[in-house]
Amino acid sequence: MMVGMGEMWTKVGSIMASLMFVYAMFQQYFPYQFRSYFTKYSNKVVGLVYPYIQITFNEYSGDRFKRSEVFTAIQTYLSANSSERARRLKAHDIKDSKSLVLSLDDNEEVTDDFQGVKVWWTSYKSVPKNNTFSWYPNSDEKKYYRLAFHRRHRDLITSSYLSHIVQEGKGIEVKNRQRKLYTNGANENWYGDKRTKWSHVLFEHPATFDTLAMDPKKKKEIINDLLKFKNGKEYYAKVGKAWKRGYLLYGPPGTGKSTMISAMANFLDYDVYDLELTSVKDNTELRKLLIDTSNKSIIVIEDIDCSLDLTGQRKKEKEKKKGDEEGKGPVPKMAEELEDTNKSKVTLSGLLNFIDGIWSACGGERLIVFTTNYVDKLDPALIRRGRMDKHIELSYCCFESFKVLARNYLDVESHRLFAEIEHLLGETNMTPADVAENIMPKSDEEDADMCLKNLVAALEKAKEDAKKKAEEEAKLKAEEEAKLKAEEEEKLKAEKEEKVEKESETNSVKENGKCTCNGTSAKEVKEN
Ligand SMILES: Nc1ncnc2c1ncn2[C@@H]1O[C@H](COP(=O)(O)OP(=O)(O)OP(=O)(O)O)[C@@H](O)[C@H]1O
Ligand SMILES: [Mg+2]
Repeated sequence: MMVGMGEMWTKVGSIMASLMFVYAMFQQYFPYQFRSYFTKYSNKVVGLVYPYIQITFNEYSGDRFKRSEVFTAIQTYLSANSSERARRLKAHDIKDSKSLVLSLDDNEEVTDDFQGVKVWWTSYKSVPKNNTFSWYPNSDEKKYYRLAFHRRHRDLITSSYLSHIVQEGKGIEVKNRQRKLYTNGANENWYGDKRTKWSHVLFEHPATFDTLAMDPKKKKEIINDLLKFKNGKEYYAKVGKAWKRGYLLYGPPGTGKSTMISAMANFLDYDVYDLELTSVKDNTELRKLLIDTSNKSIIVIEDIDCSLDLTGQRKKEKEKKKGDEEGKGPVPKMAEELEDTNKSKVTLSGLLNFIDGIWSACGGERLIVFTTNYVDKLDPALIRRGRMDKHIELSYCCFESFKVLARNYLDVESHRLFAEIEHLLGETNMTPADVAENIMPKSDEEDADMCLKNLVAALEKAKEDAKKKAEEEAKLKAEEEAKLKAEEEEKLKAEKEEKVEKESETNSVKENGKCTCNGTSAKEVKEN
């Protein structure tokens, strides 16, 4: 028996080897044109006897920019339904690594039943022939799923099964959804999937509107605005506007602009795309990044005034630099050129197009948020309504904001020091970040009383500092003015003296003239 088995395996092995040899010969020596004919007709012949139909679902289909949604839905569906049957799986961790998601490994097949009909799903990965050897996954590899079923079930599969899968898959996606924080620019030395420039981590910022310190009236207004936007699909369609909204957050550093973005994302349950403009190569790449963002997302560009030269100043600066470096030889020039190629070529018009060009309407439900410390520096075209629909100023801590912080950090609703703090906050400018830092207990021994005292001391110091600074500034200003005045007086004096000098000069000339005149007349008289 054992011998029989051994013999059989040897036979199978040799048959396989010969088949592979024939196939390799066929691939190598059969001319390409004949090969495609051959494949076509052999498929036809096989079709006569092989009763199964196959459908392929590519991850990126043809000339599309975006990952296929159907592919994603199938992937989710199969992950949820097939992990008990498949033998080779891939594991991904989700949420705090508490649970794992299993999905089909490459070239693994599973079966599925739908209304008593059996279908086969196989996952494939095709790597294009590449002569260069690389340790890293090939960026051009194509993933796809193939569905096979008997041809007598064609109608059932194409009409109901496929839509059933997509629906189920999307349902599971919504259930498992974890918000993500995406960023561009991290991919420069990254050898993974280069189709998308975004890379992500899970979004886990805990800020909410409850913990955000700001005037409650303003806060309510923003919340209402967000709600109206989120539920406004029909409205936007009715008025013929792309379903997106722009927010401009401005204010001094440490007033909660970034915190507010996190609060918005948590409130709306959206993903966050943190766009680093300086590492976007050009306008085309910017557009690609935009198309690659998902619906229900917030696209953030922080410190918009710093990330791009939006006023054309850079050009002037460069020209100046060029003038300075004339004659310095080829080395600095080359360095400069290299720097130039590394610089972003995104222009203002590219950015404007990004925000409200035709492409911005692909997909919907997107918020675009800009933050800046200097709103006056921005180009008016960039922040006009329609692009940045809502301008929100985040400012120094007021008493209302302080109360929120006191509640968050110390669990205190009222305290005897509150009145004093209110008074002090009215007189000094302190950012919420500074207030928060001051009232945060630094050790287990510090209680609310001590923390609030710290704040009072800090506020008094800030007030004192501000007073000193104001005095110094006033002094400097006075000195400057006195200097200017002195200069003016000096100038006036000099002018006066000059005038006097000139006058005396002209007088003397006049007198001389008189002499000449007299002389002439004398002469004339003489001649006469
Ligand atoms: N309004 C606020 N409510 C609650 N916490 C705040 C607020 N403003 C600032 N903070 C605290 O201060 C820290 C800094 O705030 P944040 O990063 O939001 O400032 P920012 O306005 O984005 O500053 P920058 O302009 O420098 O980016 C945050 O970690 C947060 O804890
Ligand atoms: Mg910030």
